[in-house]
Amino acid sequence: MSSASLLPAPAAAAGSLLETVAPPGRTSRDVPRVLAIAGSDPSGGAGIQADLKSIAAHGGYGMAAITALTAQNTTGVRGVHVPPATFLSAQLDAVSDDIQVDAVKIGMLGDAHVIAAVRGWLEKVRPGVVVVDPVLVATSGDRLLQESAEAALGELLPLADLITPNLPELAMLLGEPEAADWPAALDQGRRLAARTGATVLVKGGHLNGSTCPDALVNTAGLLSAEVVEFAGERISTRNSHGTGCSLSSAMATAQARLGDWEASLRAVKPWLAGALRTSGQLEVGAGNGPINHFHHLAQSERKGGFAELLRAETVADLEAIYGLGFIRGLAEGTLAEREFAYYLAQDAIYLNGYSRVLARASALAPTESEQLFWAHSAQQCLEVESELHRNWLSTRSVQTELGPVTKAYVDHLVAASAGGSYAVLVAAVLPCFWLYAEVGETLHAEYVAAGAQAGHPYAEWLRTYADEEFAAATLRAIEIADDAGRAASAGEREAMITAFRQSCRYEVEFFDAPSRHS
Ligand SMILES: Nc1ncnc2c1ncn2[C@@H]1O[C@H](COP(=O)(O)OP(=O)(O)OP(=O)(O)O)[C@@H](O)[C@H]1O
Ligand SMILES: Cc1ncc(CO)c(N)n1
Repeated sequence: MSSASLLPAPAAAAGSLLETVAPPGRTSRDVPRVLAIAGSDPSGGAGIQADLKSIAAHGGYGMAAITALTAQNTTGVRGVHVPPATFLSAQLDAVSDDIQVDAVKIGMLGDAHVIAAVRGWLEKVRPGVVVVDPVLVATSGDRLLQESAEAALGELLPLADLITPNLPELAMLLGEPEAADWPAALDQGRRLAARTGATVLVKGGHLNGSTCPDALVNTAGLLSAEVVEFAGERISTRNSHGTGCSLSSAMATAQARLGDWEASLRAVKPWLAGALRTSGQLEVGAGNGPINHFHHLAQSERKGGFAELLRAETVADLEAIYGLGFIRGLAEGTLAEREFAYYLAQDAIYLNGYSRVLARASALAPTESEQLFWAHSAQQCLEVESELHRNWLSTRSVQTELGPVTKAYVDHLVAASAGGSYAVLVAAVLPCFWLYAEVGETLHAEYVAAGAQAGHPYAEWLRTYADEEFAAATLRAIEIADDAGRAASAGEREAMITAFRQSCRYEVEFFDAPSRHS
């Protein structure tokens, strides 16, 4: 007996433990095992090749059972070869006899025999997550499913958890004309969801206009509402080859990890937008080129790339800040004096703690220039704090005790400063520069655009809010975080993003605290 066989098999033991504790139908694995059942696109932009890239881009372990071979590139499909369906069954059984499949994505099926083989396998194996992308024609207009197999495809749909048709596919599955606008598409989504019992991802890629919305539709109460819409900008690009394949695989992978379709689409849609936006960098083909599946990896390696990644993290929080009653009241001059005074007093307390944390960043800084920057910023904080006391707080009656949000935010920063990672500390302190500068500039611009009314009770505050020196310091802080992010290991970069995101949340809470705690 070899010594190896005496050892326990730790990987297998850990795997089976996870499998027994995972809730039924929900796998929630760190690295979900995702099987794509689809056709091959040798040019790499669509089909199984796009599926594997998309699964990997979302941290899944990708597997591929090939239904059909195509000869295609970015300009069109030249030929399709569908091997015997029995061989597809052999591929599927080889996978499921050996490997626990956490999610399945089904794409091009080719003909009715293939559909029957997939159906038989699904009924036998019952994977926890099944996403069906009902592929009928390629972006180039070439057929990828025989017309005679359309009815069989319709019958496969009740086995899906999520169906991801584009607008022509949605219409065809219902036997209706293509929806002329978004509300009509959502109605069709409702009908398909009701008919199949599945959740339908209605995709706005084929709409005209400057937006590109998507929506999740479920008529059985599985979502937070029957129709949950996800707004999106339309990106101007010809590179849409394989968008649908990539989206459906990404959704299967995200769902296996998150167990929540809405959270999955919330995570996947910005990734897809980034993949479309940076698709031109790939320079693949003369037609409709592929999307850039790994844009988020390359991005953190070039100058400015990590900062862009962080900026994407701020979008939702900035939106939340602009929607707050406190901010609206400050901008419009209707804010209660009590809330404003509470905000100022908490800001003074916060700045004192923040200054100490910045001093720690100075102590950890790898270069003299960064050391000086943080030391100067720490001093500035103390100057602003005493200015707040001298000019704003001395004439007001204010609560001076530490509020709950101020405490939580400062505690989070102190924890980051105690962790010992300069990069993580820099990421944690950045939102206070970045979001504050952004909100200050926006509110000041709004105030000026509205005629800078002299009687505005917060006019002086709004004028000092958009400070040019602070804007310049913010740019330097962003640059330092970008450099630190590029130099960091992947794990440290993740910790930076987490610390940054948490501070962003506290920035939102900080602006909301006066209306809740004053
Ligand atoms: N120009 C665009 N800008 C932003 N998002 C887009 C754009 N085009 C498509 N999308 C998004 O891509 C996804 C796929 O949508 P689409 O309706 O194009 O699917 P599809 O036609 O199945 O894709 P494929 O091009 O692979 O056939 C959706 O999330 C959609 O919102
Ligand atoms: C193999 C394959 N599957 C799906 C599509 C749809 O984009 C395509 N063009 N090729």
